Amino acid sequence: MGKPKALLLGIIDHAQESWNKLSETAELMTPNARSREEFIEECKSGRFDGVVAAYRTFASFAITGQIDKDLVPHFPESLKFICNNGAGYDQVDIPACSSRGILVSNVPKMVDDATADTNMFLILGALRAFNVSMINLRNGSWRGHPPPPLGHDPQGKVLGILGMGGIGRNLKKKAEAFDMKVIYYNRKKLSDELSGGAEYVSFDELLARSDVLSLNLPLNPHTRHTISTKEFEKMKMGVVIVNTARGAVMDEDALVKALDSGKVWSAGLDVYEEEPKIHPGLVANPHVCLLPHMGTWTVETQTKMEEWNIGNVRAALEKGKLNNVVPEQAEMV
Ligand SMILES: O=CC(=O)O
Repeated sequence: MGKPKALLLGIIDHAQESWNKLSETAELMTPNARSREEFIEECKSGRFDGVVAAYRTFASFAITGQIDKDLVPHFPESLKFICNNGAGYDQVDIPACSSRGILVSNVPKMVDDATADTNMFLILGALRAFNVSMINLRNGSWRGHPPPPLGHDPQGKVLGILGMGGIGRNLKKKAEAFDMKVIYYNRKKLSDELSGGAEYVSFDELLARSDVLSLNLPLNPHTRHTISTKEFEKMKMGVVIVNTARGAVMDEDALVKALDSGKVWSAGLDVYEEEPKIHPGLVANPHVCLLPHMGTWTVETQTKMEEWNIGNVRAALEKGKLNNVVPEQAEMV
């Protein structure tokens, strides 16, 4: 029998050496396909037969599209592990994988600092409305005419964290260094040790009390449009919204309307419903700080993420298991 195969969907930028080293135990392959149709044809051709584990990146979506119930049946019978290089795995339909006995890992923890840093940058940028002045300055008009609005200090403001996972908890610590008061809502109340003493409140209370609302929950079929018109109505006038999670946890159309009405004073966004498209109402609003999904975009974090994901491919090939699986599959291991 030949070596097992590992399939690379996407590109490894920093941990190439670790990936290449896997060739001692596995045959490493990449798809020739450049579209979902071609990828399905390639699956059908049998070229991937013998692939045990796939390493996938966010960007490989451009080739495979969503790893969903239409695609999963085309995978070779041999495929048992999908290693997703990212904390968020909304591009992978977990029930579809589970029903085929495919285990999925993600990259938790390593993303927390860089994403929470980005989150903090957006909180400060949005509170201070810095984007307005950054635009004026680059347009050669110093502070602009009329001058930019006065911003708001983070000190003493209530930061509501929706989703108190690794990133939410990391953000809590960082926000407290800016003297923000942190409250949170999570499906489950955390132990005091995990929450660091942040106050646990109901979802409605979070909406009603937050001066800044930070979205740190994963995107899945249950969390789509968690924040929409009805939720904006429950918020304070002049609230600031920050999202580094996934665009679709918030209804972008409703956000634009809430910004236009003044209900939302400003927003800081790293993620969008239909990346790389951005709602024109967001682009047009200088109060909105926009980043092109850069939460983990640092050399150090990208390297750690790739190494973790390769570690999972290695564990799959050598031990027939993953070092971590997504929470939905915890019962399967
Ligand atoms: O968006 C980045 C990630 O999910 O890690």
